[in-house]
Amino acid sequence: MPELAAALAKCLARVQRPGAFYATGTFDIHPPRLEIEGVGPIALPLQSAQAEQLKSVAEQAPYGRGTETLVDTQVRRTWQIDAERMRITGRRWAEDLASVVARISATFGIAGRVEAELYKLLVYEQGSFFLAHRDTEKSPGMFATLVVVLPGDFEGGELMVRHRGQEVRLDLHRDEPSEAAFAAFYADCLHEVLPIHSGHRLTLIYNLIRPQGEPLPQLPDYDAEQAQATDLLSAWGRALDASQDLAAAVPLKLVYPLEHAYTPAELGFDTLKGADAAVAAVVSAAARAADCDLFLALASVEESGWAESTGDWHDPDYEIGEVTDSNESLHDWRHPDGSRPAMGSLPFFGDEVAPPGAFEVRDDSEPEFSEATGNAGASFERLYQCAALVLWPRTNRAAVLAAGGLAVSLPFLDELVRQWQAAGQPPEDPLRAEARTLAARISTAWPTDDWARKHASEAGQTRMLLDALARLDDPECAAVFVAGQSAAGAYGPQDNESLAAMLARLPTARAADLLAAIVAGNAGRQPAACADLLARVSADPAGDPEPWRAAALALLAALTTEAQPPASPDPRFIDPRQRRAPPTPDLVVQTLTALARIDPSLADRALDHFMANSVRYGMDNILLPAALILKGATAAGPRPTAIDALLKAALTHLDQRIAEPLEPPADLSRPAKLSCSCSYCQRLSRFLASPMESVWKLKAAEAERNHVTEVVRRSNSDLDLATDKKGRPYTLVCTKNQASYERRVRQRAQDLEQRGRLGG
Ligand SMILES: O=C(O)CCC(=O)C(=O)O
Ligand SMILES: [Fe+2]
Repeated sequence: MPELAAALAKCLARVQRPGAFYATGTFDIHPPRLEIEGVGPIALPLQSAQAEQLKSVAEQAPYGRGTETLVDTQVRRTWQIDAERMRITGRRWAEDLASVVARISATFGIAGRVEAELYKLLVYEQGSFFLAHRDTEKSPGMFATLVVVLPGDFEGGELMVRHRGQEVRLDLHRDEPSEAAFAAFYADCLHEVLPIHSGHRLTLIYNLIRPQGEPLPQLPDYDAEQAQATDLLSAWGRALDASQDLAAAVPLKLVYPLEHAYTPAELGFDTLKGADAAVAAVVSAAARAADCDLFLALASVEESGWAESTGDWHDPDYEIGEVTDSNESLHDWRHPDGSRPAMGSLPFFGDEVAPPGAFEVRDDSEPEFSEATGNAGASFERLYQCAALVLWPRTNRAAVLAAGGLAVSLPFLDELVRQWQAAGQPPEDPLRAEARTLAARISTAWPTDDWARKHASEAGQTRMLLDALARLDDPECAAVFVAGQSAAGAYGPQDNESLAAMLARLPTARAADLLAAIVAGNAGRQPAACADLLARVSADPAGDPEPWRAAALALLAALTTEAQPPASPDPRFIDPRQRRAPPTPDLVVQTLTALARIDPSLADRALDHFMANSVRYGMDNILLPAALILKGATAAGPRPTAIDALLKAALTHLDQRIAEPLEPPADLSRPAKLSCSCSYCQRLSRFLASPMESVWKLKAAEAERNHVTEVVRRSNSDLDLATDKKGRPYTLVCTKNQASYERRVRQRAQDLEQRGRLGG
């Protein structure tokens, strides 16, 4: 259906003028001189004493029926004074009126001259009203009526204007005495003044007139365009519903760029200008009729690439060479109801743009060039942005959002679930059905790239999906996600809380299979996360741990195969994301805890493995800290053998070190084994071993001093170093201290403290 975008654009191109049937607004009024025959000048805001005077010279306003003019206070109850009996002057008043007329012309989309001819002054009092009617065309060239309500206090008296099923209610009362309100409507609009509850409404009525000979403006009629747009959108929806293959030639959404420029602050359906407003009105009606979602958004096209230099060095100039990267996205969403949906940015594609190629033609934004640096050539970047109408068939919303990436689809899913919950969670609700469809789409469209999967877990997106499914009470869909994605590597420790909660809702056998699949699929790279998950799932002391055996075996298998060399012959070529993170005390704690619950003999095997791999699982950095955590976490009473054995090993380790003698050095000799045997280092070594010398001075070039400094640092020798900058070359001054003895003292204090915690 490649012709859809073109056909819709062709249809909308005929919509050139806003189809507004009324215009309204306020303006700062510069008080005119308003004189009424028999009363004199009228002060504004209108006071009730003057209103009474006006009434005394006014007549009951009649209304027109066919060719007749009737007075009937059941149809129209208000006082009127003809234009011939009043004068309204003042230089600023003419300006005020002219600017009001200009605003109305803009809203109606009328080019050329429009005149406002004063027709009547109306005085409404409490109980006044005017039933629905159409104004008769009182003079040639008249096409609309302008109502100006002058400053004064009143309540009620709203003006209702109707046109073909649309209706507005305009309250033209202003609290601010320096402001006046106006409204204009085409002569064939039905309108009505609602009853006044209190006060007086002083109103000027003008005829809006086109000068002789000029064509009469008419309310544009886009019925044909609207009908055609509705047909196109409906056919689109049917085509999408019918097509199995979503990658087929049917676009998932349409993006129709607007004409005027809008900042994010200006963007909104009710602030669109000129033809944009007209098009939006037609599309809104068509989208409603064809059951499409419609939004306003900002469309950005970012392009970058290499540039060609066309200038010389003192007058550099560039031209775009080739676009190598481009990124098209929709953002800053606005809904027709005025709300701003919290959707992230949604990518869009060439086949979704109406008319096709619209962005290429309009791409007149200035590129920014960067000159060549080092071995990189000159490059350019440019950003083009415009407002656009964006629509898609409602039945296809899930597909559109899911294709837009997790940052768009997950907040939307969350919002659907929230709305469903707010509606009292009816089980058979369309909101729930839609949320489930969307969740299923999201789960099949989950990122496949390693980096994106990791990011999804870290950013809590996996959790968001699982939690939405939990709230929807849809563990089955969650299970499908886990089997297809989590078990295939879209997994991280941040997912565990939600995964454990989700597994708890499933029948045990199914939960056991899923857990085993997650662990088998991930323990190679993320054993600590898998151990933590296994520990969470097996935590219930009342539960039967037997079902988790397969998962436990998978974890054990992954841990005990880790000594194998990596598949790639050269470790530099292993993708860092494929590498296993170095072990942590927590890995040991969770592994032993979980395995011991499931089968103590499995925990024994894990411990044997840890103890046999002292390079990976060092006593001081991994096993002892793990023992301390386990000791703190387990209550008194019989302990699983593996944990008991670990605690014992840790104790033995501490006891052995505590038994070592701990005395300050008896003389000035210090450990003197160095990693280098150059002549400087030999001298240094002799100095260290000497029981008599406390200071050694090395006057030597910087390179030599640096070398000795580095050797001292690496051997952790008991020396304070300083540089004496007197004379050249400088002198490195090495002074013996008791640092290693002090380290052992601190170690002893810590050993004793930890031994206390581990108990006897
Ligand atoms: O007072 C108004 O707002 C409208 C009056 C009106 O409809 C009329 O005079 O025909
Ligand atoms: Fe009227």
